[in-house]
Amino acid sequence: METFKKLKQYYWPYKKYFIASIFFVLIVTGITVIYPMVLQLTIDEVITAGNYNLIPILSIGFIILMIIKGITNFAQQYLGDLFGIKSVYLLRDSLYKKLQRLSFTYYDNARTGDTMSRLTMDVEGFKFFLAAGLKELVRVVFLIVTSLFVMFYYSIPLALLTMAVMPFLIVVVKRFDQRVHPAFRSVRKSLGNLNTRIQENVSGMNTVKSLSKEDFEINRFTVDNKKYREVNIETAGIWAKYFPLMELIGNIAMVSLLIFGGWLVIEGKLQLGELVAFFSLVSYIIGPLMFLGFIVNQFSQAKASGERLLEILEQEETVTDQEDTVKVDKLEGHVEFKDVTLRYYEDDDEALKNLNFEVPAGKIVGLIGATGSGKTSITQLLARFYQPSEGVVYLDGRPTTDYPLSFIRKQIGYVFQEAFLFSTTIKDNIAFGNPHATMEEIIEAAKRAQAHDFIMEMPRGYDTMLGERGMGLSGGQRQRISIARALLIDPTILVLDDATSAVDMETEQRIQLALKEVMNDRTTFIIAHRISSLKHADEILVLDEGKIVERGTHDQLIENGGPYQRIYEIQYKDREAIAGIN
Ligand SMILES: Nc1ncnc2c1ncn2[C@@H]1O[C@H](COP(=O)(O)OP(=O)(O)OP(=O)(O)O)[C@@H](O)[C@H]1O
Repeated sequence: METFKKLKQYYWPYKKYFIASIFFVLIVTGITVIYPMVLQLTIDEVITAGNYNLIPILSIGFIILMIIKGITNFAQQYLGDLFGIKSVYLLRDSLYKKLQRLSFTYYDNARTGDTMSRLTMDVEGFKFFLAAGLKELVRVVFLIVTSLFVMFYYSIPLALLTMAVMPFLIVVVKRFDQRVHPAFRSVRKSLGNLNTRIQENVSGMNTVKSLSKEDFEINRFTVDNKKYREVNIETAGIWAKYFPLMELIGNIAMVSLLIFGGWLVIEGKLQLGELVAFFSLVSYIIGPLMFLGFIVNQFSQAKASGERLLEILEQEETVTDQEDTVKVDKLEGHVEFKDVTLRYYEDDDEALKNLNFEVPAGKIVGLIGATGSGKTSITQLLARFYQPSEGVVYLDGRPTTDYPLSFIRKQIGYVFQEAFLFSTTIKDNIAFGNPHATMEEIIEAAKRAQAHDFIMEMPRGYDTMLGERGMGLSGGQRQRISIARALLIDPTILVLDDATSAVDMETEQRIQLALKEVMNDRTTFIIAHRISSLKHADEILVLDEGKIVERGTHDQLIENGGPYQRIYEIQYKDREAIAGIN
């Protein structure tokens, strides 16, 4: 119940639909119980007593009851569905919004396929219970209670005999729930794994094929697929065992009633019509009691799904706006790191160790160092993708936490090495951060990023549709679209994280020349492995294992006798060697 209580805020706003549908359910159920009573009257008061003149009235009564039942059935069904559909809309919407707010730390561990299956299958599972299960539960309970009332009215001994069977049925239903709930959790989890496997395989198809790992992937998938099959078979087994058992108990109850009830009629203690009505009522109870298993099953599935949805909804949002953020129109671009240490996880090694540096507004900083030395980590702290474990990052003299998150993220333009493009037009991809940009502005940004020419060569130019991973474009072309996208938000701080690694030297030089003008009044961080990409920087920070080991301009560093000079010499020697070959 805890799960449903926690999720109440998503379905309770629509309680009016639920309450209305329950109202109609009660009417339908009431009519259902009246049927056997009319039957009893027909047999005992009309047929046996020979009052045939009552037949037309009874028939009309029956027809009116059926019409009312038909209309109320429609109403309860439709309103129940509305309740489920509207609640689940809100739930799905909230889940998606939550996903947008969760920090990078969550996504570092989240698996796409699993998240997808939570947002689709689990949400649907929950909906099914809200739309049908919950209402059915009320119907069944009401039906059983009212039927029992009528049964006691007809014959107390027979009603007591019927009730004697109930504890057996309840025990079976309870045991069923205990077994089927974990089984459904496993089914959901296993489906999540399967989806993750498929999604990773499709996304990483290049790697799979280039390493000829198709068979390996097939085997891995087969293992997960088998697991999914097994958990489904196990669940089906629980179902298959349960229903015949329920039916057996129900049939034993019916036969006992027939023997005992028949004897009561023979003894003249019960009328024939009452026995017939009693039998109809018992079948109304036994059916729903067995159906209770189905509802319990739905309930279990919904509970399992609800738990998985809550795992997302209750995730802590580690990076949020503090209460009193300052309102500024635009940043100037002054950056300062003061005693900044970063650990991605509490007991993890330090990715950045006690960093101190300052960048005046409008200056260009180059970051260079071995892979894993902390270059990206520095830039990710600027826009609060992660929080420093110790120390403070200042923007224009204020801690980054003083500003609203959305503000600083609009002020900082990132171009990542892995440029992600959405499956829409090139134009929309460039305008992603600034959907109000005019076509002229989009073209201008593309020109600066050296992307305009190749875009114009495409059959539909800026309206060319891209595939999920920018299909049809080379790595360098994707990077240039991504640069145009960053330029279009007119950021105060620009971060180029290995942003030109996939373009050739000549294009890079052209991009740099164009960017020079763009970078004029912006603070720019350039992360690069090629010295040629950052030698124009006002200051270059050389990183090693999370520490700044050297800093200065290119001219100072090439004579410093440190790691920068070594990198320079390696890259320079390469060029000489190549020149020698020529
Ligand atoms: N999301 C993360 N979760 C945990 N550890 C991380 C994460 N991102 C980076 N790290 C670790 O932090 C350290 C610094 O990584 P970072 O990506 O900043 O290096 P980098 O210098 O940019 O490397 P590269 O040149 O390969 O991009 C590395 O040891 C890396 O394993």
